[in-house]
Amino acid sequence: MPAPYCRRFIVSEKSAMETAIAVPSSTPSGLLAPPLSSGILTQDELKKIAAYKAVEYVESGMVLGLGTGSTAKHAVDRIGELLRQGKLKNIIGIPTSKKTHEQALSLGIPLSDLDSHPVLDLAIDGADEVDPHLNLVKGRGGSLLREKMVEGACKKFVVIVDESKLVKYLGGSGLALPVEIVPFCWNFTAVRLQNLFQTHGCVAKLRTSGENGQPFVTDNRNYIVDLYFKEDIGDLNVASDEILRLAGVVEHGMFIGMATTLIVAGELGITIKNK
Ligand SMILES: O=C(CO)[C@H](O)[C@H](O)COP(=O)(O)O
Repeated sequence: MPAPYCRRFIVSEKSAMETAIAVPSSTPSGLLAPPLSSGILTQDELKKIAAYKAVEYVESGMVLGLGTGSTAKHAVDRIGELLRQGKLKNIIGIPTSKKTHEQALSLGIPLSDLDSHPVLDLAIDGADEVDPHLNLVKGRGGSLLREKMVEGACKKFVVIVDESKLVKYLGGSGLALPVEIVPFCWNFTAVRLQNLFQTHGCVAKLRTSGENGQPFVTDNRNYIVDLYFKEDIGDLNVASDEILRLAGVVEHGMFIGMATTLIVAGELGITIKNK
């Protein structure tokens, strides 16, 4: 491999399910991975690499969905930086949470909302789990409702993760599938959610925050019930319909068939999957 590539990240691009072909990266927005000799990259460094790669999809004049979480934060920072440098112009951002709204404001990114911009060009966001079909679990950061509204309105939805987020099936990490519910009689709704998936060993837990165990409250003033499964829940569309049919449920964190591109940063480089 020629010397200059030794310090560059390797980018492999493939349509979903196809075999990767490793090729040296062109200049990905000037982002160079830390020297390979420096040893193992941290998870946050991998998140940043995926995020910077995704920002290469952004063009001047776009209306952009701005994701939430520690990975998306790097993408929003990078968009702000490119705007400041004049390398991007006339961007309009639609934030997916109050936190991202604050971050984007502090970076001087012009903002709007879905009422004014019901169709977005592109959204960039992280995920908690990604299955081989690019279905996602999102919402462990609590922003799943706004994320689903914004990302469902995008022509292109680029998901950015480090390789730890890849799973064989949704729920496969053993971590939560979040469901946003109304606070009214939350325990009633939590029990009904758990009963729906009893045969999959489901346990439903109200998400709390802080030391006093108060319910976590979303940007929409709702609660979140986290579902933990012992087994694969099978057909995601069936599971989705069953969850959404329960009165009291606002939205769930399965993003089925929404992602158009997945960018994964791992120790061996970047992998890009297109749908
Ligand atoms: O869905 C989300 C927030 O609701 C996040 O995108 C998801 O939790 C990933 O977060 P991170 O990038 O911090 O790992």
